[in-house]
Amino acid sequence: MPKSILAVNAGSSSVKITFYTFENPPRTIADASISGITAPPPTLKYQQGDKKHKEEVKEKLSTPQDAFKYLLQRCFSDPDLSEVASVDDLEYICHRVVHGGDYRDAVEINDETLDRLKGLEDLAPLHNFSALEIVRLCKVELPKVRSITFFDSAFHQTIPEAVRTYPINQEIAKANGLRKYGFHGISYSFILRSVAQFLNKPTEKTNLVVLHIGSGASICAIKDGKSVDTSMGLTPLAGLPGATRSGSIDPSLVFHYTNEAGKLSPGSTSEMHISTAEDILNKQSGWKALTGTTDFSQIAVENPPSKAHKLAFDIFVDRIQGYIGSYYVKLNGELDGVVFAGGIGEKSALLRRTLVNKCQCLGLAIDDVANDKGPGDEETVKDISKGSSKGPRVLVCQTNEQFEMAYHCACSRS
Ligand SMILES: Nc1ncnc2c1ncn2[C@@H]1O[C@H](COP(=O)(O)OP(=O)(O)O)[C@@H](O)[C@H]1O
Ligand SMILES: CC(=O)OP(=O)(O)O
Ligand SMILES: [Mg+2]
Repeated sequence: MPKSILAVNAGSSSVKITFYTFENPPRTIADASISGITAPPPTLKYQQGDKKHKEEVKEKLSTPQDAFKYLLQRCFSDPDLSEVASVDDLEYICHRVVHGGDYRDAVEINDETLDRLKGLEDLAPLHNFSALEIVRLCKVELPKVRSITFFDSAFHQTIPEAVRTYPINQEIAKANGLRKYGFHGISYSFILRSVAQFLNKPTEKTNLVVLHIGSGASICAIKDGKSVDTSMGLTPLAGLPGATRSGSIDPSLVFHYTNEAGKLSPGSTSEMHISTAEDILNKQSGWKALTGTTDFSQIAVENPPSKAHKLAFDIFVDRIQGYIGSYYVKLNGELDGVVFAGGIGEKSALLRRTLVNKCQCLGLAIDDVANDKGPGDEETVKDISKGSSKGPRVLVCQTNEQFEMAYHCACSRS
């Protein structure tokens, strides 16, 4: 039987895995995810062809590694999933790693690369730790399968020096790798290719402002197919707020918040040294701090249940509007489209309408019917611009980080 590719997308609260055929382009065999690891009980979603299934998981899965092991076992033991019945059916495992430091491309895991990636853990302990734990687990438990790591930051290596440099002592900045890296790049790469194809333009002539807004949210300015700016920075904390993240704040706020801020957080472990300030701004802020929920679908509603919900919505709109204005100017007004993606961007018609209406001065206009309907299951890109609009297109793209990794793996290795 032909071998397959397994793509793994491990986040702090969810793990998504997808099996693909090892061909160009890859075809999806099955898709499974566990969400709610940090807010138990975890939920399993499973899809194979038309067969869809959702259930609460009874077992205790307290880490992304536990969730990954559980998912793998579930898939291998499914009698209907004969294409991937055991580890022998796998050729490659593709792992999404958020922080790739100076890496420009994906890398195959061996002792040397794993050691280099270990060095990056300190730069992004909250984001890289879980993914690398899964990489290490695969190396031990599935030693015959080759692991490739794909980095969120790689897409942004084209950001110009003046944009990526923080105005601090440059010797210290260089010695410690302190610069803007940017994230969600695997998703931006998928969106750029899909949207360019949809617009019938070569990627290298495509200019876009793309919003990847899910529980982590960022925005990217793409000029001639290259990232020229993005809202996240040294870590995924900078820029837009998210489910539990503050986004950009005055850095001095940290010193006034609590005098414990500089100490190690209670959540810190021997492998993962995080300060109380990092913990608070990454895990105890954003929608959760404002409203008590991390679920934006409870916030983006016509009649919000509280003033706090309305405020959270307005803050998000305000911050995104600021970036759209800034990136429109950076792209000299020459953009083909504004693209909404990520869980919120793909599903919240209210957020899209509110934002586009606030950006009318840039020529953006929305078709309310198309916007309310959103993209169909099989529709990767949908145009929701008003038919008469002469301005940049307003588009929704159903992004797919797992596919992007499998696609590049199959293109370069088959
Ligand atoms: N209909 C909706 N309206 C607004 N937000 C939604 C809707 N459906 C899902 N979301 C939000 O999308 C977010 C998850 O996005 P996703 O990109 O899948 O997450 P992650 O960042 O974990 O990969 C959650 O905050 C969820 O509440
Ligand atoms: C980089 C990042 O914030 O990722 P996620 O949105 O998956 O949390
Ligand atoms: Mg995500």
